This record gives sequence, C-alpha cells and structure tokens, in this order.
Amino acid sequence: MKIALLGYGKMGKAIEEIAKNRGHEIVLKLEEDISNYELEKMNIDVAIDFSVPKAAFKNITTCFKKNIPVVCGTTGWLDDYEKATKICKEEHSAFIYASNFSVGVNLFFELNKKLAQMMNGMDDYKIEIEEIHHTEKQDAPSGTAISLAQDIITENDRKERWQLDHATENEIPIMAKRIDDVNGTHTVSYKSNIDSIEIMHTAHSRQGFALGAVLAAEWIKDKEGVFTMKDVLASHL
Ligand SMILES: NC(=O)c1ccc[n+]([C@@H]2O[C@H](COP(=O)([O-])OP(=O)(O)OC[C@H]3O[C@@H](n4cnc5c(N)ncnc54)[C@H](O)[C@@H]3O)[C@@H](O)[C@H]2O)c1
Ligand SMILES: O=C(O)C1=N[C@H](C(=O)O)CCC1
Repeated sequence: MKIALLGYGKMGKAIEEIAKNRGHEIVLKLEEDISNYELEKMNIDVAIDFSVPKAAFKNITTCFKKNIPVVCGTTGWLDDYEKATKICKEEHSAFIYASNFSVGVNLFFELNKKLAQMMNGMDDYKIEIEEIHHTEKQDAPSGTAISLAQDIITENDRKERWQLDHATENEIPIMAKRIDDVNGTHTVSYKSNIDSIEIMHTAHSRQGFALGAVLAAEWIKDKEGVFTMKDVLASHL
C-alpha cells in the first residue's frame, strides 16, 4: 500500500518503521497545513493521522473529500468526531478513529467493561481512573482514559460523566499525570474501606500503538464507511 503519514512525530516515525517492514511505501510525511499538498497526485491508498488536536479534523476531512480512507489516532479533537463521520459518509469514504490502537489496550477495554458490569450495585466502591504519559503530551486526560470512563458510564448505573482530576458523587475522576518517557499507563480502581480492586495496562513502547494503526490501515483499504478498532480486531481474533 501507499501510505500518507499526517503527522511525523513520535508516532509517525514508529508507524513508518512498521509499515516499511510490512512492505508498504510511505508517499507523504506531512507536518504542516494539508492544504499545501496535492494529495490527488500521490496515489495514496490510506492516510494515517497522528498529528495534533488542532489539525486532525481538517486533515481527516480533506482526505475524505479526496476519497482517501483515514486511520486516525490523534486524540483531543472528539468534539468534532460526529461532524467528521457525517462528511465521511457524504463523501463515501472510510474512517477508523481509535483512542488507542494497541491490541493490548483493546483487550483492556473489554476487561474494563466486564469489571464495570460486575461492580454494578457495589456502591461502597469509589471508582477512579489514573493515566500517566510523557511530558510532551498536549491533551489531558488521555483519549484512552476517556474511552475507559465512557465505557464504565455505559455499563455502570452510578456514574453520568467523567471529570479531570476531581469529581462529584455521580462523576468518575480521571487523574492525569505527566512523567518523562512514560509511553502510557492506565489504571482503573474500585476502592472501598475494606479493599481495592485495580486493573492496569502499561505500554512498554509505542510499538503496540503503531502496529495496531498499520493493521487498521491494511484492513480499511478499499472499504467504505465508519468503523472502529473492534471491527479490525474481529478479523484478527
Ligand atoms: N490512538 C493511539 O493509539 C495513540 C497512540 C499514541 C499517540 N496518540 C496520539 O497521537 C497524536 C500524536 O502523538 P505523538 O506522540 O506522535 O505526538 P508528536 O508531537 O510527537 O507528533 C505530532 C506531529 O504532528 C505534527 N503536526 C503539527 N501540526 C500538524 C498539521 N497541521 N498536520 C500534520 N501534522 C502536524 C507535528 O509537527 C509533530 O511532528 C497525539 O494526539 C496522541 O495523543 C494516539
Ligand atoms: O503518547 C500519547 O499521547 C498517547 N496518546 C493516546 C491517548 O491519548 O490515549 C494513546 C496512548 C499514548
């Protein structure tokens, strides 16, 4: 496949290495306004966006309008997600957004949902999410932590929304910590006066995120519609 990288930072470089090892060609490494490029002349099969929150929506929708499928991992722009999916459908293009593309985190997402279901009615347990990332991360809380919180809200009837760093009775607190060189650690805790139950995922590198994004790009080629990483993994699990 011919892949366009929208964003060529830590993730763009990790994706490039894995994509090339899997026999793909990187035809664009974009780090600025997408308007400056004639994408239609590049024979792009799939665009992979790991850029910045303020650029993602324009990058994604520009590709849709040129009928280039998009795999997006950029977080911190989800207020525009529904608008992006509407444009994808109008343009008959294809789109996958995932807050976390690693297979391990997607297994962790399923574990989180199951535990939230089991803890329904166990009102003595306070629920808390902690996420730790490197000090260059622009957004807080992480997209992964937001996904975890949203799934708990769906499965558990005690909570209605999440809040960063503090919370009221019907909210889930997400504690965001920034420490040099941490790739991504997420912990979901249920704590009572008697005991605590915790589940944790720790990324040892960016390889898991990058491999998942390339698998998603291979999967979405020649498809039409809006998909999730669950659709991609269903074909692998
Ligand atoms: N979904 C996942 O699995 C996953 C995993 C890791 C990181 N992320 C997210 O991916 C994003 C990038 O992470 P990173 O660690 O690579 O960050 P980074 O800062 O290393 O890289 C971002 C890159 O985007 C470039 N950029 C700036 N403006 C741009 C524009 N208009 N168009 C295209 N590129 C532009 C920057 O120059 C930089 O090279 C963040 O939002 C992060 O949360 C997601
Ligand atoms: O390094 C980052 O930035 C990460 N961002 C994603 C998030 O916001 O959840 C995934 C984990 C790493």
